[in-house]
Amino acid sequence: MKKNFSTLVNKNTITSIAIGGFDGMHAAHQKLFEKLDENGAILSIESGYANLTPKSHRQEYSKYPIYYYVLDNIKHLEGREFIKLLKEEYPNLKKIVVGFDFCFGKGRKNCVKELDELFDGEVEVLDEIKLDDIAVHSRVIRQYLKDGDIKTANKLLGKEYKIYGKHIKGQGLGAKSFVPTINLFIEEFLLPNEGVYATKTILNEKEYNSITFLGHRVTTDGSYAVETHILDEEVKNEEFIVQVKFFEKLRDNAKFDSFDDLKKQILLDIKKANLYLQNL
Ligand SMILES: Cc1cc2nc3c(=O)[nH]c(=O)nc-3n(C[C@H](O)[C@H](O)[C@H](O)COP(=O)(O)O)c2cc1C
Ligand SMILES: Nc1ncnc2c1ncn2[C@@H]1O[C@H](COP(=O)(O)OP(=O)(O)O)[C@@H](O)[C@H]1O
Repeated sequence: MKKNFSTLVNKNTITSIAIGGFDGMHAAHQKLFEKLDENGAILSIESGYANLTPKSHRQEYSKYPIYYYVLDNIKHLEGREFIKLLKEEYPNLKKIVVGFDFCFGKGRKNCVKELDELFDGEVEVLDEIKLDDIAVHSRVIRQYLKDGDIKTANKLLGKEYKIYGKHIKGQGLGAKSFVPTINLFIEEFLLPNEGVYATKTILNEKEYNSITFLGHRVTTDGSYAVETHILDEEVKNEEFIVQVKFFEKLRDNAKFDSFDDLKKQILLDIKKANLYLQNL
């Protein structure tokens, strides 16, 4: 995980900023960052809803330092006061980059026109960025993930959707009756819908092809689980923090009449995942 280094960068050196929520650090956000100069910074306004790239993971996706502001602490400011705050915080600020739908100040009364009027430097506003006619927004990406359409979500993200989890103890059934899995406890990250996915799993900075099941284990104890099986290799995971990148949904969750039937299906899933990941 890349450490947040904004605390190491003196705000006096910052000459350009991009402002927004930036959950996902998706393809449109990256287009905004391209407009920053070498002394650029990202101002991330925390609304508390981020679940694609929770705050502690956002720095991983940009070389620019990220400064966080809690929305509840600034939303009472009138537009003019918000701009004043920016000028005080970043005394050498010359340029602000935002997207077409950026609004600010109490009641979100001010948008790009007012930004241009109130800020005495350069304001660059990007038109709505679309990919294959789909507008790139974090809410749109969340919906594709909830629908299990990983391919489209990844296209809009500009990278594979990745979650971080904590390795926890499973039912102890996997290695005995099915295949060995790393059971994960996920906090903060949005999970794609229930089913089986072709994934890559990062353990101790090494990336392995893997298959991941998310959902209620309707065939066994019925509880909700996130489990990853590493393909092709026997690994003894000693890592507490595990990263999983999603590539493709292979099938929906299902209830099987016997453990044997589930095991047969899991072996088929593994073949499919291998084929998919080897042909990337
Ligand atoms: C590739 C894969 C697919 C799975 N598919 C299903 C499924 O469709 N339905 C289900 O009830 N459980 C499914 N499971 C979960 C198994 O029930 C689970 O791995 C087993 O209960 C072992 O759990 P444990 O690791 O906690 O011991 C799947 C697991 C894997 C690895
Ligand atoms: N598809 C897009 N095209 C252009 N600008 C965008 C787009 N999505 C977000 N932005 C801009 O990026 C910044 C962060 O926006 P944010 O509201 O966090 O994104 P999202 O719409 O994905 O939730 C804002 O300045 C916003 O106007």
